[in-house]
Amino acid sequence: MTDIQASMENTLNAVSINNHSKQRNTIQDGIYLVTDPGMSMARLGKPSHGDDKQWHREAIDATLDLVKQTSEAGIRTIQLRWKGVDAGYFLDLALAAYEEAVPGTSIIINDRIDVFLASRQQGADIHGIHIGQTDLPAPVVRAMVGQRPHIGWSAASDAELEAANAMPDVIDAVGTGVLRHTNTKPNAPHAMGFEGLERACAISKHPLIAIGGIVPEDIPQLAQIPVAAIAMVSAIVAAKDPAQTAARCLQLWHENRPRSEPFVSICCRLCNVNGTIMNNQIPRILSIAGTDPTGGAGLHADLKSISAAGGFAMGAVTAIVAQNTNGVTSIEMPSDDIVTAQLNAVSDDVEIDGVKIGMLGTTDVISTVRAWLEQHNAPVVVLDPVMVATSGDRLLVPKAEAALLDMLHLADYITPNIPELEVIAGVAQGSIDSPEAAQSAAQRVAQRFHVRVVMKGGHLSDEVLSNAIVDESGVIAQVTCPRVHTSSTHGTGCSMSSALATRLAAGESAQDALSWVTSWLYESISHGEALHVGHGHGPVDHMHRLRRLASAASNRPWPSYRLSAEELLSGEGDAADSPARTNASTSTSSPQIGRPTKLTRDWNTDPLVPAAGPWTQRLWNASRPIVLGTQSLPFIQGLADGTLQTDHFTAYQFQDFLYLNQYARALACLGSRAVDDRERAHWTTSAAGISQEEQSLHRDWLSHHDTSNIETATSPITAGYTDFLLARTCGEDYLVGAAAVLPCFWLYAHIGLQLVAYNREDHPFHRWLSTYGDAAFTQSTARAIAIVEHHMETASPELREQAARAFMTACQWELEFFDQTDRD
Ligand SMILES: Nc1ncnc2c1ncn2[C@@H]1O[C@H](COP(=O)(O)OP(=O)(O)O)[C@@H](O)[C@H]1O
Ligand SMILES: Cc1ncc(COP(=O)(O)O)c(N)n1
Ligand SMILES: [Mg+2]
Repeated sequence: MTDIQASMENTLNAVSINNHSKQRNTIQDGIYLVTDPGMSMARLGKPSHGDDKQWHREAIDATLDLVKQTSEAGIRTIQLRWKGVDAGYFLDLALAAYEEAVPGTSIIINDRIDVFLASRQQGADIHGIHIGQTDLPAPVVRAMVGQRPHIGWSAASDAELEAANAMPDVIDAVGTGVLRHTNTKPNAPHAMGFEGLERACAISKHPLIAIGGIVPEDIPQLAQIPVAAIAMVSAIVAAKDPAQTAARCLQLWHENRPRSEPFVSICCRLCNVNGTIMNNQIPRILSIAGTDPTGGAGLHADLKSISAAGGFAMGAVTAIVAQNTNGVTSIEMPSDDIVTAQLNAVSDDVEIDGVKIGMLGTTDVISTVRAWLEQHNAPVVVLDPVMVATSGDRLLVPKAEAALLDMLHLADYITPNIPELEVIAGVAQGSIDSPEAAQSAAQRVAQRFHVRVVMKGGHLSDEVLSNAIVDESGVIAQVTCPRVHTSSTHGTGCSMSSALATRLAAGESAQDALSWVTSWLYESISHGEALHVGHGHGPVDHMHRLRRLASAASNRPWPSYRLSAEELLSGEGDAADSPARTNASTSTSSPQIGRPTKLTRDWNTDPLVPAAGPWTQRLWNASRPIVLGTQSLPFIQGLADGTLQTDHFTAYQFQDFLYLNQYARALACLGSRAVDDRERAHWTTSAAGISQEEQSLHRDWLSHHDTSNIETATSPITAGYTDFLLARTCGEDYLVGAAAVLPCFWLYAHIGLQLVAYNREDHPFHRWLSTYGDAAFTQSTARAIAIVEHHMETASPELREQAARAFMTACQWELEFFDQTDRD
């Protein structure tokens, strides 16, 4: 820091409020109003009596009135600009404007750092200052005002924008323009137009405020350009009704600005409909269906499925059904009037993007729903021709079958199960017994009813279940999934049809929608039993994927960070862990919040490569919940039973390849710091082994599989894990580094040895699983465990705790690493 900066900072620290805070004032998006009492003065004209003071007072009053009215109209950022005026007048204006504006309005002072500092000294929390190219240099201003105030800087040319980029810590926003030539600034730069603004956005690393000759009619186009705010001067200040004009400008901004990115991208990320939700609109889906008080089927399942698929769920009841997982006990049908009134209540008020129709029950309800459907053109209609429940109970009176068939053509898609397909196709019960037979029946139905038929394989017996969409010309989309051996299939048809309606309404293609729904339902069915709901055909866990993704996206500290030193390292160091602790920690550290998944085979949480003594046994005991969570991951279970999608495994391979590059560096770094020759040899040999052998397996896999659909850049999880390892191995005590790299040996070997048990000649990942039993890797793991044990013995309690934390954190990274590619 220069002397001048230092001395200014010292003097001004006393007067700048909150400048100790590192947090910067940010700019609020939207319309940014620039007021100028000089304009009022010109308009008012110098009073004939020549009273200068009075003239300034009137201009201040007019400006304050403007500040009050426009902030009440919703303007959130107001800049006070008053060129060439004496400091006293400007200070009066700033203090009064701060009082007059609606609380929360950001007041920004143009040019005058003296006025800015003086008003803050007087207790006005002025938001920031805006300076031009010929004002004091921005770094000097930053030194004068301290860390917190917002600094805006004018930059028009490419060179000026680049200069702003070079001051990332000094400047918070850049004012750029002019859009058009303007009279408010006589020496304004050359008009840059919309293209110029677009170009400026591409160059600038700062939020941009567009300024210069902007009128309300420009806002729709400007809102499409990624500027943070639009500065308006005369268009509002000189308007007949500034408040009304301000409100109109804000309305134009909100109507035309694409929905704020974070919200939409979070929704899209969770539901993986990125790029397919049209116009950033969450699809509004209406389910018209019967109820299930146990929440597994009907309307209740639809609401969950629509939500899980990324839509906003609405529902109209067509039948009140007393049912549970054992069957239906009673059904009451609502009057036609109340069915119609429910449907109208929705369509009178809400724009509907998609409709799912489920149980209709009787001819009366069918004709009521049909009449409504004929009058309301929903973009997507999926009709599930519900006839008989999974429990075997009839949900459609036999004489209503004809009426149901008579309305199929009103749907875009129908989703019959195999027995329903037989009824619709008019073939004998039990005659459709293969996917091929189902497809040809579906095609005939499509031709007869002019509707796309979703052919569902749940009722067939193939181990690999096939779902397809068939139109008049044949199969247009197809996807397979492994059959889950479970009785938890209550409501699968309802769930499928409503999720499908949602994905189609979001704009997905038939193929993409069918793929998403099938894999989501597969995960939901796989985890249905773990819900422990009912004693018959249990429901599916609709929210499983959403909970898993929410947990992966959570920014809450990992549970392992909350463990005390005692919890990390206490205990006898024997293999038996307290069950109470395992359960308690599992509920939060495992990605499936709630009960851990029931594993398809008995997976062991005792280490298959044994601990080398009491210290490493304690480390393992502390990490047991993470071991259990890792073993339960859909990725690991899918790798075991071969159901993992090849694309997901390939994406994992890519990340693993990138990971190993850095992991080898971490091991080499640890080697360079080992005092003991054999330890050094161990780490460096492992590093060399990775570079030479392991990665060639990855290369081999990647060269034989399609990588066009997968992400090939380093993922945040891969980067986070490797940065963590490099920081521990290069920058912390040797033991901490060794404990950090240990889970990649130990937890990986433990999981790998259990995966080997699933290997068979025809396993889809046969070659890969064969590598997991590798004796050399098991030996090398045992050696790494022994090194950590040896150094734990002699370490201080503080160092042991640090090492245990590094170990636990790396275990959690292992879990996240396995989980990362199985997400859509
Ligand atoms: N055992 C299962 N394993 C995997 N997926 C299944 C299973 N049972 C049903 N599904 C999924 O649920 C969908 C609907 O199930 P299905 O039994 O065919 O219809 P419904 O529930 O209407 O009788 C199937 O297309 C399939 O995607
Ligand atoms: C109200 C209602 N609608 C539909 C079903 C069909 O259930 P599934 O999806 O298991 O065939 C159901 N059991 N209850
Ligand atoms: Mg069923």
